[in-house]
Amino acid sequence: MFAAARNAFSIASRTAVNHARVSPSTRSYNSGDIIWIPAASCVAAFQTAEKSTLVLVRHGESTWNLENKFTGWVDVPLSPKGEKEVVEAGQLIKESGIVPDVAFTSLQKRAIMTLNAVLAETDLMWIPVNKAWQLNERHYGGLQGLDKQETVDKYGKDQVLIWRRSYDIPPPVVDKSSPHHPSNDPRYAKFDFPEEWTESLKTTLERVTPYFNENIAPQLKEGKTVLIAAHGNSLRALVKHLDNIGEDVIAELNIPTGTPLVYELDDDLKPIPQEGALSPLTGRYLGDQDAIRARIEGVKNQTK
Ligand SMILES: O=C(O)[C@@H](CO)OP(=O)(O)O
Repeated sequence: MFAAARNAFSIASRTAVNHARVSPSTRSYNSGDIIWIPAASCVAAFQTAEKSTLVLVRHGESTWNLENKFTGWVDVPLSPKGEKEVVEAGQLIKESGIVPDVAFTSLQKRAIMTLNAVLAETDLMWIPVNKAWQLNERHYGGLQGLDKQETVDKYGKDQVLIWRRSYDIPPPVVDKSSPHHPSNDPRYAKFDFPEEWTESLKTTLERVTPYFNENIAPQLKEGKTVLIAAHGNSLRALVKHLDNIGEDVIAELNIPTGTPLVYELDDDLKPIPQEGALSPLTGRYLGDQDAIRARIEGVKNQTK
């Protein structure tokens, strides 16, 4: 697609340059068998096709973020504060002038509520929305429903940090006798999950990335602006992939609730570093940067 756009640009711009020599630059007109296109239009078309925009939004604060419980695939709603955060996220996207063409979210209501609020604020409730379990939060296995601080008190800070932020060490599993196993939830009836289920960031990445490559990347390559409303750990997996972040570095990365993160991607879907990006990310957060840093610290400090 980009190659086709580039060819079109090159033909159109050569045509425009040829005509510019003989034509007033202020008007378009038919000249024999070709239509003269002002050079500025060609440049604009070229720039649009050369890159695409991807907006990531972690859901706003959920009721279990507020209660400080391991959540994973438990389908809790936004808290009142979270509902406010996601309205603000929508306003920030609107003010930025970014207009998503298509949206993606998980099968979990905290992300769906976030997406709905953003689409309402941007007056884009009509755009196509795709929901996929592959964008769900990381399944927290046997930790789901436990209080994070009580878990620290019982197992120690280091062990809980390993469960929360190590790349490839998963929390304890749940089996099919547990209400937390996806086979006991009708929304996953079409899918097969192993008898024993839990996820590390690594295994989360192994379902987020193929979904991204198969369903989202083609739309970005067409030059579409894509909005994804998802979760702390499914988005950590996605930015690890996009920014090629190392396993040790990703352990330190926390994604703030309800804060748009904007990537500009080149035609190979490599991020174009944005001014004001917070390392190791190359995308930029929209909004008050001090407030965003405070939100990031808040996520980190859920287990002190
Ligand atoms: O509980 C969870 O599902 C996640 C996100 O809220 O928590 P953590 O940041 O500890 O991975």
